[in-house]
Amino acid sequence: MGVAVIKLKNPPVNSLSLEVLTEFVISLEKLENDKTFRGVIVTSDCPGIFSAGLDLTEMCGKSQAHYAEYWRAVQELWLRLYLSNLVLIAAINGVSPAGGCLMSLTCDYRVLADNPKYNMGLNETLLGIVAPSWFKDTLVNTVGHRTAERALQLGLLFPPAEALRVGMVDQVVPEDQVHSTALSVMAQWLAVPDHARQLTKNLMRKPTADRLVKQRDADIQYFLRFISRDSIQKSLRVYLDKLRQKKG
Ligand SMILES: CCCCC/C=C\C/C=C\CCC/C=C/C(=O)SCCNC(=O)CCNC(=O)[C@H](O)C(C)(C)COP(=O)(O)OP(=O)(O)OC[C@H]1O[C@@H](n2cnc3c(N)ncnc32)[C@H](O)[C@@H]1OP(=O)(O)O
Repeated sequence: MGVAVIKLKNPPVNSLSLEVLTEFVISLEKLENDKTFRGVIVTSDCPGIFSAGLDLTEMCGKSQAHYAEYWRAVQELWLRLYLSNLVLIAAINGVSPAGGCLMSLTCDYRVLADNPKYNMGLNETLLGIVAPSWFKDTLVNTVGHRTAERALQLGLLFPPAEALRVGMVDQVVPEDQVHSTALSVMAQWLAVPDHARQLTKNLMRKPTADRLVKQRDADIQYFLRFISRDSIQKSLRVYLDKLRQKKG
């Protein structure tokens, strides 16, 4: 039925490095241009981890030029995913904090494996950073304003049952059924004529995407100012050190 599977593979935690973001955009563009494909299942090849989100090492201790290049790549992937003409279904087979959760929120439908460890949410505040307005918009458009307001301020990571309750995911299924469920949901979405579904998707999502498109450079400048602050760099270093020391 013209369905591709994009399996993220950037061990150990599928962090969204500049290289991963760039390759993801290229793969998506190829699929968009190949008319034999109508849908994509986005999933992970890293056991237990859908994606650890944006790569913290790309936002810490680097040059301004690097931050700018990285942020443009984050924007680009979000725009491509959010406005894709393809049906995108996230088969979430692991934990998905922050950017990992955002990636799934850009999809049209989310199936999450029923494993209490597989938390998801925008936990940026717990790192001492702030989810940008378009991350916030994506969450609001999925779960509504009040749930998003609370989740964003507290940096909540929802276990599967809670994620389902607040509407962050559409279905929670046993782990070994995530892929087959994504495939059967895909069949349902592909039963709708493409042009009508695509126009409707655009109607729902373009106003949100346009807010970023209209001020992409300003958004990059804003990010640069924010991420370069000494206090923010310090927060990121402390968080990364904590992650690294966890093992030791
Ligand atoms: C009004 C003002 C508005 C201003 C707004 C303007 C601009 C906005 C500015 C910034 C916005 C940034 C938005 C950020 C989005 C993000 O996505 S930040 C990333 C958030 N991610 C996380 O918090 C997840 C962190 N990771 C974990 O919790 C765990 O690693 C795990 C995913 C649960 C997996 O656990 P486990 O299997 O036990 O693996 P380890 O923890 O041992 O990790 C293995 C190695 O991987 C490294 N690592 C983990 N996560 C990341 C990451 N996101 N980036 C880079 N590296 C990561 C970890 O350090 C380990 O490394 P070593 O092997 O020790 O070297």
